[in-house]
Amino acid sequence: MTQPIITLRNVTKRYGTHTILKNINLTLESGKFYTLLGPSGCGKTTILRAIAGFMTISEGDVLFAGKRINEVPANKRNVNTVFQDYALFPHMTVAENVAFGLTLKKVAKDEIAQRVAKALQLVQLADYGDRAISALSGGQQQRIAIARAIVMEPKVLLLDEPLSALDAKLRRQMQYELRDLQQRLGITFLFVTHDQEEALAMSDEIFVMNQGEVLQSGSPVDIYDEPINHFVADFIGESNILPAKMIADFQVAFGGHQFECADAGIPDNEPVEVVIRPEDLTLTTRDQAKLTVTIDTQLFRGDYYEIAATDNLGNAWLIHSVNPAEDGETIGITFRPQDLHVMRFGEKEAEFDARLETYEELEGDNVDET
Ligand SMILES: Nc1ncnc2c1ncn2[C@@H]1O[C@H](COP(=O)(O)OP(=O)(O)OP(=O)(O)O)[C@@H](O)[C@H]1O
Repeated sequence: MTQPIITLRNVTKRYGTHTILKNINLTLESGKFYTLLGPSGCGKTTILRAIAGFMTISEGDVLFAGKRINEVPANKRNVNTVFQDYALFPHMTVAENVAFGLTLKKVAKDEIAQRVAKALQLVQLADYGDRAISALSGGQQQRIAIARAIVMEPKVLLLDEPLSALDAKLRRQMQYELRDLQQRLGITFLFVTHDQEEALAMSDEIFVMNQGEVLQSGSPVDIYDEPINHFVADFIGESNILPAKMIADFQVAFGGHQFECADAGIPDNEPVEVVIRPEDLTLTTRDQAKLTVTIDTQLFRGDYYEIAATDNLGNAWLIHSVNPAEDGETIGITFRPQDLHVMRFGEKEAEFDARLETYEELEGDNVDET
C-alpha cells in the first residue's frame, strides 16, 4: 500500500471535561474522495480542524505523508479548507478573493494571474474574475470558495458542509461537479456532511461517526449493505431492524420463525439484530410468504409505494413496492437470504472483534478438553 497522505493516530480532543473526539484512527490515501458522515455535534468539524491545524489535539498524532505534524502551523500544512459559510471577502472582486492566499505568500504577479485564471476555469467561472462577490449567486459563491482553496494546490482539500446553503437542485448539480473536480485534480478530498444520500453518492470511502467516535468505515456499498450496528443501519438509508437470535452459521430466528441468512461470523445463540432494506422486501401471496403483515398506510412516492405494515408480533415494517396494497389487508412478504443482514450488538468493530476472539479462544479450549 502506498503511504497514506493523512493519518490520525489515537486522536482525542477534550474541552474541559467533555471528550469531543475519542481515540480516532483513520487514514486517507492520495487522490480519493472521503466523507465524514454523522449527526450534528458528533465531531466532524473538529476532525477537520485537527487536520487543518486550527486547534491543538489533547492526545494522539496527526501525520502528513507519514510525518508527524502536530506542531506544524496551519499555513504550513499543504491542506486547505472550504468553509460552510464560504468566508469570502465581500469588498474584493472574485479574482482578488481567489488570489488572496497567493498574495499573502508573495507569489509573483504573473504566476498569480495564471493560477487564478486556471482555478476559475476549473470551477467553470472563467469570465467572472472582475465581478463583485455580491453579484454572484449562492452556487457561484460556493464555487469561488472552492477556487480560492484549490488555487493553493493543496494535497488535501477539507470541505465542511460546503453544499448546505444551496437549494436541493443546485446541491445535486454541485455534487456532480465536486466529484468531477476531485477526479480531475487527483487530490484527496475530505468532505463533511450529515446528509447520508450525499455521502453515498459522492464518496470512495465513508467514515460514519457518532458522539466523537468513528463507528464504521468503508465504501458506500459496504456501509449500505453491511451496516455494522443499529446506529449505522438507522442513519444510512431506511431500514427494518428487528431483534433476532443466531441459530447456526446461516440461520437466524426472528418474528417467531427461522430464516436462512448470509454468513455473519457470529457464534450460535448470540442475540443479534437483523436489517432488511425496504426495497429488498417483496409483497407476495400468503402461501409464498416468509412472513405475513397487515398493511397500515401507504404513500405514493412517484416510482414506488412506501408501505407501513405490522406483523403479528407487533413489529413495524416498511416496504417499498412498485404495486400498491390495500389498507388493512393481510399480505405476505418475502426476501432473499442475501438481503437479510445480521448485526452484532455493540458499538464498534474493535469490540466485536475482541468478543469474537474471546469466543474463538473458548471454542479452542473446548476442543482441547475433548
Ligand atoms: N471550542 C469549543 N469549546 C467547547 N466545545 C466545543 C468547541 N468546539 C466544538 N465543541 C463541541 O464539540 C462537539 C463537536 O463539534 P463539531 O463542530 O465537531 O461537530 P459537527 O459534527 O461538525 O457538527 P455540525 O454538523 O453541527 O457542524 C459539539 O458538541 C460542540 O459543541
